[in-house]
Amino acid sequence: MSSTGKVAIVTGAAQGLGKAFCDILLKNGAKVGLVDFNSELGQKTLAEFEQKYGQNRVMFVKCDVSNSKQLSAYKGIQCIDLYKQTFEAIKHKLGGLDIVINNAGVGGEMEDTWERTVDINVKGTIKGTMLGMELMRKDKGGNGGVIVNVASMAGINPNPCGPVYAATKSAIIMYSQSWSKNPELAQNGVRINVLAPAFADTALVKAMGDTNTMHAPAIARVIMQRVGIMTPETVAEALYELVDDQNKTGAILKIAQTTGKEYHTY
Ligand SMILES: NC(=O)C1=CN([C@@H]2O[C@H](COP(=O)(O)OP(=O)(O)OC[C@H]3O[C@@H](n4cnc5c(N)ncnc54)[C@H](O)[C@@H]3O)[C@@H](O)[C@H]2O)C=CC1
Ligand SMILES: CCCCCC(=O)/C=C/[C@H]1[C@H](O)CC(=O)[C@@H]1CCCCCCC(=O)O
Repeated sequence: MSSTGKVAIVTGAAQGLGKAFCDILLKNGAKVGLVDFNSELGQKTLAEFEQKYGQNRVMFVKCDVSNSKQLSAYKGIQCIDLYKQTFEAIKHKLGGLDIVINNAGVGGEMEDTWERTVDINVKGTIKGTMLGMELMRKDKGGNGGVIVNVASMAGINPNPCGPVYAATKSAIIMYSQSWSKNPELAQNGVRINVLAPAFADTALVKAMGDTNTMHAPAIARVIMQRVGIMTPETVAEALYELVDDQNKTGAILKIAQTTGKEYHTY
């Protein structure tokens, strides 16, 4: 089915899986708001998509999903919610909101990096889900829609290389599953699903040898040899299945190079 005329927001859209998710949504006719804290890369990716799909179907907003409340000097010092403003601005400019992909995520396990991992992966995804529900629920003036939260296979299988990373991805899975069991959400036309990929060829995986990112990278390399490495495009096809299939809510879709796609059940 096509997503012609639908409006999507993708966080962490400047590169890697997020960029591939934007591409498949644009290819299927959606308008896409790219969100990323890397402004330079975000603008570059925006230019690529404008060239490929035209100027009116895509926009970029710089936003750090882990830091929604920021001080603004506008009209005196006050706290503004930049994350909320970002979603609202995209909905306003692109003319609606139907699809939210909470994809922004990082690795980082050490004393000086683990809290950032929790802030971005957990708080960023929870807040993105809340904003998606707020702007898409029919009882709040929306038209319904779908949220896909990007976890990882490392949120299902114990992860000796990254206990913090694994915990954040498990949290994403259970947060999303919990909402999917609340009838209020379905009654208001919102579906919520989880994508749990194994390794894909992106900057995140290239940074895995960095000792600040994970423990025992040698173990990860062994696991990687066993499960293989996917292209971002392969992962994007799985993502699109969760977006497109109107019957899918509460689904957890695992995908790995060697084993392919499999729906996970508890
Ligand atoms: N690459 C892989 O093997 C796998 C990745 N994942 C997950 O997929 C998601 C995307 O990962 P990759 O594309 O591999 O990573 P990546 O590092 O290639 O891209 C992540 C993007 O998110 C952006 N970002 C990071 N923190 C942000 C923040 N606080 N606010 C806004 N933007 C932010 C970065 O600037 C970057 O553009 C992550 O949630 C990751 O945990 C899950 C399983 C496998
Ligand atoms: C098969 C698991 C694929 C995980 C892909 C992924 O999300 C990689 C992320 C790494 C991040 O940079 C920090 C980490 O700790 C992650 C590596 C996880 C590898 C162990 C997976 C456990 C298993 O499935 O047996």
